[in-house]
Amino acid sequence: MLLVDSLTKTFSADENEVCAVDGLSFQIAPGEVFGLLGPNGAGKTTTLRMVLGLLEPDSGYAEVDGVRTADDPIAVKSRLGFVSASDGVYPWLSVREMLLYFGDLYGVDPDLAQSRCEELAKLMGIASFLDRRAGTLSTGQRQRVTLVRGLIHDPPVMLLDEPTRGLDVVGVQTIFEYIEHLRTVGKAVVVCTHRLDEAERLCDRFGLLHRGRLRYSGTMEELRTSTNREHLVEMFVDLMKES
Ligand SMILES: Nc1ncnc2c1ncn2[C@@H]1O[C@H](COP(=O)(O)OP(=O)(O)OP(=O)(O)O)[C@@H](O)[C@H]1O
Repeated sequence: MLLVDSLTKTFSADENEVCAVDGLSFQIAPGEVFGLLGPNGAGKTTTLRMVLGLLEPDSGYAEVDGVRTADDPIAVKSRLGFVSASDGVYPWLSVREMLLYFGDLYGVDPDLAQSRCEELAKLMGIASFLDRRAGTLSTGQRQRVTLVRGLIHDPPVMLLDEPTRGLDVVGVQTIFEYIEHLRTVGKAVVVCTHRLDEAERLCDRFGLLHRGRLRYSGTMEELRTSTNREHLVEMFVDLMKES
């Protein structure tokens, strides 16, 4: 489970202060897919960076599977899987070598990493190129490899940052199936995306961020009731008109 409680972060830039995340709280249960959504500059990346322990909050905390990021950032990293549109691969390693290398970084027993690698490779359709150099893969193949890499240490919580950016319809479908798999195996999942149509289909619950504050949260039905709007796009347009 992921718990975010009163997270706050202010940046100073050019003598101005920007409150990027302002008292943000939410929680995500195992098997639940939560869409953390917001226009450019809303505070999504800053939130993910604080959850991951890459950025220290001014106040508040994130707790991943019972461990607070500030108390034990290493233990938290081993409980988190992170998949981002800008993920790269190590071009000179084979896919298998890279996956096992990441397993090792996360402290996974080598035999267990090997069996997870085989199992996830079958699931995500990368078994036929496990022994190819990662640098020779197509964009779609690389995407599948990074999805498997995010799961090699079997983390209970997954963070997906713009997972469908730059992908064709087949790539997008792969992400949908991946998220369905994550839900089935009981991961708590955060998805940040600008594709509001996709978010509506993918997520069980939503948090709508604007200027660092959580303006609405809940299921699609709950959001419709609170905003009087049918779709996320319209809710967003209303929010942005307030600026
Ligand atoms: N290191 C930094 N120094 C100063 N300001 C920052 C820094 N990082 C983020 N910000 C500011 O904090 C605010 C939130 O940024 P953040 O990157 O979290 O938004 P976002 O929701 O991820 O946006 P996008 O959808 O455009 O990626 C923005 O105003 C941004 O300019």
